[in-house]
Formats: sequence, structure tokens, C-alpha cells
Amino acid sequence: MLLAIDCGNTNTVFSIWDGENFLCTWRIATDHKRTADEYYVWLSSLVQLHRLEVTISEAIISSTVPRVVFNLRVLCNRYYDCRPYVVGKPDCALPHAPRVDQPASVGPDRLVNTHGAFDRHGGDLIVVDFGTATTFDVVDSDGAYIGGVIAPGVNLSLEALHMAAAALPHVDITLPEKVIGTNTVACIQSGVYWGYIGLVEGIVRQIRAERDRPMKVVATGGLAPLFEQGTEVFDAVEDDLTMHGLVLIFDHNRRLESA
Ligand SMILES: Nc1ncnc2c1ncn2[C@@H]1O[C@H](COP(=O)(O)OP(=O)(O)O)[C@@H](O)[C@H]1O
Ligand SMILES: CC(C)(COP(=O)(O)O)[C@@H](O)C(=O)NCCC(=O)O
Ligand SMILES: [K+]
Repeated sequence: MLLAIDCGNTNTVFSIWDGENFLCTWRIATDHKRTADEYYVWLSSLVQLHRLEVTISEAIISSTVPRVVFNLRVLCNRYYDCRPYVVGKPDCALPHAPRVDQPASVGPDRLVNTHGAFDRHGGDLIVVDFGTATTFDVVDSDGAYIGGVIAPGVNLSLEALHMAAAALPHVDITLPEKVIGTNTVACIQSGVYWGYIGLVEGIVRQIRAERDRPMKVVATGGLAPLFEQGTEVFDAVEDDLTMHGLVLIFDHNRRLESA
């Protein structure tokens, strides 16, 4: 079975793929100080709790946080006796090479997302991922990542308002009932929610104009379903897009090795 690990700046997601299905998906806060032993204790107790029959013998990692990769590699070597593929490293091949100024500096999560989305939807896509940052990744007709947009994430924007303005509390994002807020919390929620809807719709419109062709929009990330309620701009919302991309990239490398 394959252990697929997607490490973002806020959360790290672990999924186990049995060749046909994901048996489980679990999240842990990203923390570069976490050791291989700590990951293993956490993972194996969840496996036990869910009474899963699991034998991990292969692994693939995508990480936007370079320092966590060392301990994740140790986890795979020590406890699962395997050498993981790490997306973005030279020994992990990609089916579609990115066409940008510095391919090596593209966030691996973005490359994984574009592979997952291209496989499901074909070319000329915009992939929107609501993570710590909100990213827009443009996929060409042949599946290559050709650039995109990085905007501050929803929770970062809320946190920045709270940090910079003495009278503004920390609030959580929700779908506001109205645009005009009648108290401080409602005003902030409206500004971030509808501001974000405007950001997403505006960027999508401008990307389509720049590319001058029809493009599908696929959204992913924990907050995608919330934003889907306020706009018609998404053609699909898929919470397993990154994991799907990781499985595809893993299979591609396996095929290359056995060829
Ligand atoms: N369902 C959700 N509801 C509210 N906030 C969420 C949800 N899912 C994720 N978040 C928040 O969105 C932010 C980005 O989360 P995540 O997608 O895990 O980011 P990353 O991939 O950068 O680690 C985090 O602040 C997280 O707490
Ligand atoms: C843009 C990101 C911070 C998004 O990370 P995330 O929100 O998933 O934690 C990450 O993809 C990254 O560090 N990218 C490197 C720069 C680039 O993609 O061009
Ligand atoms: K992201």
C-alpha cells in the first residue's frame, strides 16, 4: 500500500492508497520539529483505532515546507522500509514538465494539483487551492503547468486584520447572511468573504481573457465548499485533488522504473 503525504504550511495530510481506494485520510498540524517516531505513533494509533488492515510499503511526499521532509523521509525508511518519492526532487519525474521561469521553485503542491486536475478534466484549466495561501494554477491544453497567481489565504487575511487593528477581534470565516454587516464581526466576515469572492471571480476572468480561450475552474482545499456557496465560478470542487495527483505521479515513477 502507498502512503501519500501532502504537507502544507498549516496542515499535513496523510492518506493510504490500496491501489484502488483511499482507506483513510488524516491531518496533523504542520510542525517541522515533529520527529519520525512521533509521526509513527500518531499514524499507527489511528490505524488501530479504525481497525484497518494496513501494510505500507511505498510512499510519496509533497511538501511546501522544505524542513519537514527530512523527518518524513526517516519515517518512511525506518518504519515502512521504503524510500519515498519527493515531488520536486530530481529523482521524482513528472508526467508534465512545468513551463515557467524557474520550474524548481514552483510549490510541489501546485504541480501535484495540476496533475490531478488534468487527469480528471483535461487541459485548459484553472486550479484554485484554498490553503494557507490561495493559489491559482493554470494548466495548458497538454497538461503542463504554465504559471498562476498566489494570493494571501483566507485565514491569513483575517489574522492580519486582527493583528494590525487594535479594535478588530479574531473572527472565523463563514458565509455572511448579508453584505452590509451591522456589527464588527459581521462587517469583517463580509469583507473577507465577499472580498474573496470578488478576488476569485476577478482573477479567473482576467486569466481567461489573457489566455483567450474557454477554461474550466476546479477548486480544492478545506475552504472551497464554503466559497462555492457564494459564486458560480467553479465547474468542480474536489477535496481529494492533491491526493489523486500524488497517486498519479507515484504510478508514473513506478512505470518508469520498471520499464
Ligand atoms: N473546513 C474548514 N473550515 C474552516 N477552516 C478551514 C477548513 N479547512 C481548512 N481550514 C483552514 O484553512 C487554512 C488552510 O488549511 P489547509 O488547506 O490545511 O492549508 P495548507 O494546505 O496550507 O496546510 C487553515 O488555516 C485551516 O485551519
Ligand atoms: C504558494 C504556497 C505557499 C502555497 O502553499 P500552501 O497554501 O498549500 O501551504 C506554496 O505552493 C509555495 O511555497 N510555493 C512556492 C512558490 C511558487 O509556487 O511559485
Ligand atoms: K494552496
